[in-house]
Amino acid sequence: MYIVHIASECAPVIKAGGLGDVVYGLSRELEIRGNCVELILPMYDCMRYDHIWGLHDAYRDLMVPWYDATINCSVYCGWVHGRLCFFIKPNSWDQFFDRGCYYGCSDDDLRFAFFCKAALEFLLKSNKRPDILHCHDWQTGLVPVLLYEIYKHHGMWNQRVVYTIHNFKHQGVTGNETLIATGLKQFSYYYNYARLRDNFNPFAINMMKGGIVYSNYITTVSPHHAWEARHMDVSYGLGHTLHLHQSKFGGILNGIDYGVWNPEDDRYIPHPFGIDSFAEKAKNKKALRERLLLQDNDKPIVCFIGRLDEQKGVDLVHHAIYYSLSRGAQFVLLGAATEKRIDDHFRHEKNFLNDNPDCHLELGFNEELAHLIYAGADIIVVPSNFEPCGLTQMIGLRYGTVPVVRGVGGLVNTVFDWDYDQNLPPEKRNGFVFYQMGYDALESALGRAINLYTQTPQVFKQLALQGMEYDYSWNHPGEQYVELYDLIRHK
Ligand SMILES: Nc1ncnc2c1ncn2[C@@H]1O[C@H](COP(=O)(O)OP(=O)(O)O[C@H]2O[C@H](CO)[C@@H](O)[C@H](O)[C@H]2O)[C@@H](O)[C@H]1O
Repeated sequence: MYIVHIASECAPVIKAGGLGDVVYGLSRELEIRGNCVELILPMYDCMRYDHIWGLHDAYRDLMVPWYDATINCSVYCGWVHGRLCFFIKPNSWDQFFDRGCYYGCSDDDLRFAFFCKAALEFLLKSNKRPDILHCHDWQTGLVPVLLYEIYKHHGMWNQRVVYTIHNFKHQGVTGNETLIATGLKQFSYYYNYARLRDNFNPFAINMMKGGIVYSNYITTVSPHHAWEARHMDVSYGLGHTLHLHQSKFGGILNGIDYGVWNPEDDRYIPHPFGIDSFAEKAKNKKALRERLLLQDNDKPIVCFIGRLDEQKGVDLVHHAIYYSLSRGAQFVLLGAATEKRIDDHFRHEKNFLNDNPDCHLELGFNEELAHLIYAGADIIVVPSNFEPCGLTQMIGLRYGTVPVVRGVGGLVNTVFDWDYDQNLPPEKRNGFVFYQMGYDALESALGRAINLYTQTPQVFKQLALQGMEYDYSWNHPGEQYVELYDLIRHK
């Protein structure tokens, strides 16, 4: 099969969070399974060019219709750790992708609407006719809309679209400008509730809703989140749309790339280790302490790695720091805030805790340090408000770092409570789960983890090893995606 992913991120060249990991990891798995896979990405000025090999121009003077004129684009091509990527660079005064950031601009809706249009125009003009277009999140929601309403009539009638939603919170709610700019000019048609009209605001259109309505199949990133999205309020108003399109909606659990996340062969950790050489993990713990100037002692290290965003339960993250310290554990946090208010809060905490020999807060994005923390910590806390899948608990499991999670979304599908899971025998359990949003609930689960570490270290080690036995690679999800592609191709 010939599959093209169209996305706003691909790790490690463009990574703001888990979306980048998934686009890279799934593409790699699909290729291993014998498919021809290509990626179309924006050419941001701030991406990690050091992760691209053989960058060269692949298509000059791609004229992309935009409003009543065209924007000249160059398309560059290069390999990101083996994946063939096409990067779209518009040469216009808008400088859509030369902003020193991936997201967070006031015209993000137009930036990514343009990207959708340019990606399709590139496929059309370069005579690429993939069997499957796989789009991700709101940034590429307009791809199936434009394909069906415009590009189908130019000869792209045979392409099928899978649309994966990684996060319902950001939907690309926009207005007339986006329709006019992309050539979707019949307002009354697109503002119809059955098409793009936002479910809350009748005067706005919603790019993610467009992705849902027009795609051949929609997935979200875990079975439990697919259920939540339809039955609870975590789909931010799109529940009814998902209900209408339920026959083409399902959840496929993400994997993690076992080539990237492999404690036996990870270039960012000083001491490789595996199930049979678990003792080496302690050396990474020591290295982590040296790197972050933490005291070397008998305490467990509890960590948090993730975007500091309401989604991640920042108040519980904050509480976890002080609770861990009060229970005789150390705490390491690595996170970049998504809002100034949250950033200010954690900067204040960082200053306050600066001299504490048992705590380190690292504010910012640091891929290399993340690997060392996964390898060196004993416990990883993931107290999310909602979590479509969650990768950090799966990476933690791979590195023998026991997860303590809130039982929502994909966390329910991946972490099974050591004391209370009713469905699995003790030797299959791998972490600690709490359900309520209050501090007590977090404390009870984190407290059980810390107790197990300090009171029965051999049992804690056994639990860590059980977690390492789990297979959360892309192997199984890759198979499910291939089956899905086959299904929609032959419908
Ligand atoms: N400051 C930092 N420095 C270095 N690395 C950092 C970092 N902050 C985060 N990371 C890394 O980014 C990834 C984050 O994974 P998450 O599952 O938390 O994704 P996120 O919530 O962004 O994405 C959404 O998409 C993913 C993928 O579908 C879903 O799993 C998730 O539930 C959904 O919210 C991990 O690889 C983590 O190590």
